[in-house]
Amino acid sequence: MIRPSPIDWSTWSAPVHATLMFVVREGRILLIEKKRGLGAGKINGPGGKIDPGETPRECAMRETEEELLIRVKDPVKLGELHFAMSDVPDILCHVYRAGDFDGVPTETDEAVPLWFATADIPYHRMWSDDRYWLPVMLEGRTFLGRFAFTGDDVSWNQLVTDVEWPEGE
Ligand SMILES: Nc1[nH]c(=O)nc2c1ncn2[C@H]1C[C@H](O)[C@@H](COP(=O)(O)OP(=O)(O)OP(=O)(O)O)O1
Repeated sequence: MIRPSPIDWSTWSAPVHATLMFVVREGRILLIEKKRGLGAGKINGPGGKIDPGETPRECAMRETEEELLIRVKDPVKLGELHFAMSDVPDILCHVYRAGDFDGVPTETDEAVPLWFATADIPYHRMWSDDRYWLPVMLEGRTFLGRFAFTGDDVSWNQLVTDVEWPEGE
């Protein structure tokens, strides 16, 4: 049975806009253990909130540089995640993927860099929505994920794949 959505997504909008960046190279993915902010202690991609006047792509690159001291090359937007939260403000998150970077991933005040084989992603230490869309991201396909959370748990989800994002987004 398909459960009805607790959210009217046709009118949904988020007060927080954020980004995630995933570097995937030679069968490995570069993740972080996040040291502070929302999701501290969890494993995720680098990323954070979009600053005023900044594009999502600029934000994803800036946050990756701030958190890991690397400069990613030619990031491509693959996904959008719409998070209806129960205990913090809702979030719209743009997801980017890159295949290369300049610099050496380095621990900062915000993050510890961690490489994983793409066959060995530590979902049990990540946000509970990641297992739904990250495999699609790893395939290099585009997606739109909608998730309603109750606390830390996904209470409703929908994933649409092969979405066409506007050129250059
Ligand atoms: N359900 C979820 N699944 C996921 O994979 N990432 C999520 C998520 N909910 C939030 N995030 C990520 C997206 C974004 O990178 C980050 C937003 O968290 P914050 O608002 O705490 O931002 P940060 O503190 O990292 O950044 P700044 O405040 O901008 O420095 O958390």
